[in-house]
Amino acid sequence: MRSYTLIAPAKINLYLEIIGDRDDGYHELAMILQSIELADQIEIESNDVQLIRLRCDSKEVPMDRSNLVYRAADLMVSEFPDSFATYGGVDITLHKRIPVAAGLAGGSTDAAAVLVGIDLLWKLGLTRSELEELAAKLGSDIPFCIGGGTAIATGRGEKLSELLGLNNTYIVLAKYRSLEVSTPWAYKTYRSLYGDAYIKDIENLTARKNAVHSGDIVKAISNQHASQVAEKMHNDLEKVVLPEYPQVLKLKESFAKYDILGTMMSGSGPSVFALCESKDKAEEVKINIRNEIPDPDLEIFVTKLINHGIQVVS
Ligand SMILES: C[C@](O)(CO)[C@H](O)COP(=O)(O)OP(=O)(O)OC[C@H]1O[C@@H](n2ccc(N)nc2=O)[C@H](O)[C@@H]1O
Ligand SMILES: Nc1ncnc2c1ncn2[C@@H]1O[C@H](COP(=O)(O)OP(=O)(O)OP(=O)(O)O)[C@@H](O)[C@H]1O
Repeated sequence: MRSYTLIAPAKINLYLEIIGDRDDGYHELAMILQSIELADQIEIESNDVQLIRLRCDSKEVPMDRSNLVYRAADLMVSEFPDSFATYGGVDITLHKRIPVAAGLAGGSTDAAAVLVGIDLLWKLGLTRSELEELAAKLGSDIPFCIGGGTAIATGRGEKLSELLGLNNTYIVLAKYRSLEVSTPWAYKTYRSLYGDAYIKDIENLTARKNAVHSGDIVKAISNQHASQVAEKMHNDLEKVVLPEYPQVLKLKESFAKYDILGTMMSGSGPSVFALCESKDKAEEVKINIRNEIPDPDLEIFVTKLINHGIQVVS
């Protein structure tokens, strides 16, 4: 039976601005999303038992139908029932490397890989925008994970506009294993604390939505100016996560002591990353942070900004 191996990279948020409420209960956002080399690996192959089956080497991810891998496969079955009948079921093996519930879109990128993998297995020939449309039915970060790289994301996060990202830029990424932040909690808390300040006036809302397009950080990215990018990084969700999780704030303060370009929490956290000017510098910062915080609960990675999303490697 034909099988495929796919690489599913994590993402960080270089910029996350909450612009307002939406009628669907979500928030209107202006973000800059960035793929990183840290990735899960997914093997996917047909079976002849008409079942979707999942194996995973991590105890931290749910193995029931709430796993985004199942949800993505179930979506493909319901969208393409004839192909499911023709090609049979799908066995999926997930090698989990991306920390779970970390603000790194770990589940989202797995789901994106399953959409791409089943498209290949069932010879559907879906276009990138058709895959992104399916992805948006599963979650806000998933459309970006298909093509990845560097992109401005607006709407719920599903409206994408690609950018040429920074070349040769490294980050140090740190996350306490035992700390998980719920994304719905982060948005709900932000809304209850800052909701009154949302701009309701539609003209201003449009102006603010467009602001990120001409914003300084976009210019800094186009100019390949990593230190200016670091200066302009922003994440509104820090306002709710940092006061609730003092360890995350401390981690940012620790990073700031060393020779980094800038530090920020990714997405709804609790991962924190520091942009560095070289791989050597990033390795040095990793050692410094490890010496300062010897706690084995803290995982630290050196990884690189990359210009792609899901990749089929065999
Ligand atoms: C925090 C980020 O990861 C930043 O990239 C994303 O905004 C969240 O993306 P995600 O996890 O794919 O989000 P979803 O699975 O679509 O939604 C999870 C929950 O986050 C909240 N949510 C998400 C996106 C958005 N634009 N507004 C929201 O309020 C909602 O409470 C939703 O129930
Ligand atoms: N394949 C998966 N990998 C990891 N978590 C998954 C997966 N499928 C479902 N989940 C559930 O999703 C929750 C969020 O995990 P995930 O790693 O996707 O978070 P995240 O990186 O914060 O996501 P995002 O940045 O998109 O908000 C976990 O607590 C877990 O229960």
